[in-house]
Amino acid sequence: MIRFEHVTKRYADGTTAVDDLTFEVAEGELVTLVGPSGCGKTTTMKMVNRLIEPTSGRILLDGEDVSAVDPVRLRRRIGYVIQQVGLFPHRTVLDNTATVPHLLGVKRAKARERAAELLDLVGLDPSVYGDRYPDQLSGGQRQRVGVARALAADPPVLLMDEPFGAVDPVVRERLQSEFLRLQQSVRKTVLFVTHDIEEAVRLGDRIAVYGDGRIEQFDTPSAVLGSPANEYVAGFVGADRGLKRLSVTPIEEGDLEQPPVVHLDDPLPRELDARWAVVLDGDDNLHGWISAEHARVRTGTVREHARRMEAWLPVGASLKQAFATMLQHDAGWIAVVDNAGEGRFLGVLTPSRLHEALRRSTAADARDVPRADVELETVSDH
Ligand SMILES: Nc1ncnc2c1ncn2[C@@H]1O[C@H](COP(=O)(O)OP(=O)(O)OP(=O)(O)O)[C@@H](O)[C@H]1O
Repeated sequence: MIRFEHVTKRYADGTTAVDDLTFEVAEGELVTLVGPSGCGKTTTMKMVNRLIEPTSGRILLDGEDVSAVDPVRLRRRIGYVIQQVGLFPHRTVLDNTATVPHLLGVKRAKARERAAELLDLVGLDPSVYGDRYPDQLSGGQRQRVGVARALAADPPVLLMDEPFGAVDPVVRERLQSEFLRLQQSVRKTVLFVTHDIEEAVRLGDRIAVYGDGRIEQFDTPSAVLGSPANEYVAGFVGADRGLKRLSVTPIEEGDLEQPPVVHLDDPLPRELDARWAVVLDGDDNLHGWISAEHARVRTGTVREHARRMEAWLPVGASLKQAFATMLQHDAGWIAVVDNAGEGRFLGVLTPSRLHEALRRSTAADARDVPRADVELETVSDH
């Protein structure tokens, strides 16, 4: 979808911002460009929508050389979100979002209707926020309007330059989750610039790790963490890359243990093979848990003695979420449910299974790294 072919950008003062860059972003893929300040990320991005022209090489968008496309026409196909969102201060949130489609000739009423849908999509209720002005919003809300506005013309490509850079870490994490959810439904081709490796790892289908004007490694988050291509990348992703890996490794069904299970209307079990059992309702959905000791000495049905299960997650959630959930609820294990429907119980994740899952993920990517090193790194890091 976006293809860089031997692209170099040398500024008038002789600075080489980008040096012989070749890479490709597939349709519907989210690629994060990550690296320290001044390494050429923004320059790379701005060459796609021709805010900056390359010195040599070419950039193809859907097979078409962008240098041959009229910049105005080009930018209609490319949404652009930047850190200082640049909303029009004297226009309402709804009008800000509707501006681009309106400029493109969509009737005003239709553009506003579409804008309201988009605000909803980014988590802003249009009936609450639509009539506000930008200075009546929080930083995080303004960023959401920025995203909604970039999506308004339904461009196939989105360029995002540190879009969540100006908000505090908590809001930032929430915006990232929302954006990931949004991206699952809109599937845009996205180039996303950040200097934050955590953000790059969390959002990217693939990551381009920049050194000075060059890409040092271009691969999946998991591979970059598991097999850094060189010392520079290893240093950039950090000594805690084993920990970071937690956030990119999903819980899979194969990671789960099957504990004893009882149903709500069963009589209390006298003997259990474990210190506790998981309690399910009639549809095999997760209800709670019961301790073996408790069950042995009481009478009645499971329903009367079951405790609510707070520590649970859907399958596919990250190992980091699993670890955080264990800590939050001081739980020795967490229940894992189907991520569709009512939450059919699938099994439990214990700390040792979590560790195994982490090792599985590490081993899968440890193509060029001696296994002993990888294991040491993983074990010592968590
Ligand atoms: N107009 C310009 N003229 C000269 N040099 C420039 C110009 N714009 C950027 N540069 C230089 O090009 C290099 C790359 O800049 P760029 O903005 O692409 O980096 P970046 O990775 O996006 O950095 P940051 O994370 O700080 O935004 C830097 O050394 C910068 O000083």
